[in-house]
Amino acid sequence: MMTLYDRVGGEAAAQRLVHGFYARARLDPQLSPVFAQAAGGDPGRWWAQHLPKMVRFWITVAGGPASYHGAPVAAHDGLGLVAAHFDAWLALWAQVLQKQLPPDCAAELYGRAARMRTVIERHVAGQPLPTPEAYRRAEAGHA
Ligand code: HEM
Repeated sequence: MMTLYDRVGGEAAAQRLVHGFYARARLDPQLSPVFAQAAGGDPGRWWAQHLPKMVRFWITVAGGPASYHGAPVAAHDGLGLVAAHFDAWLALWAQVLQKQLPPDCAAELYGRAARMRTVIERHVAGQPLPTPEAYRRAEAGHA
């Protein structure tokens, strides 16, 4: 049985997706200040670490070689994220997915990000983790 990673086109496709997404996210009016703050005084160096990490994250999530080991939820603490940031993030993600991938793969990767959004958003707001129903609603929501 092929993994989602195989179906999207493996490592090269993951690189294209992540780089395409962050090229836009870095310029987005809502998201760019958050990245600028996180990147601090040396954005070149920060992005040179962040992009490969995000490629490893999405490869792992899609069922490819498990090369990401981190704390993806807690990483969003202290960034001042509110609903509008997550809306902007997911809207860009949907755009890039639709441009680069067949609809079934795009929908699956959108659903994974939408579920993560629910978890991260509740975590940064100090709310309890979502119920299984909330996951399903988030996943069914879009794409
Ligand atoms: C909605 C779904 C989202 C997903 C799936 C996601 C995923 C991730 C992952 C996997 C990491 C790496 C964590 C680590 O260091 O190991 C990360 C870090 C980060 N994310 Fe997100 N994220 C989301 C939303 C957002 C939003 C809305 C923003 C706003 C700009 C954002 C900004 C950041 C920043 C700045 C970091 C780096 C934090 C640091 O290292 O200091 N993320 N994200």
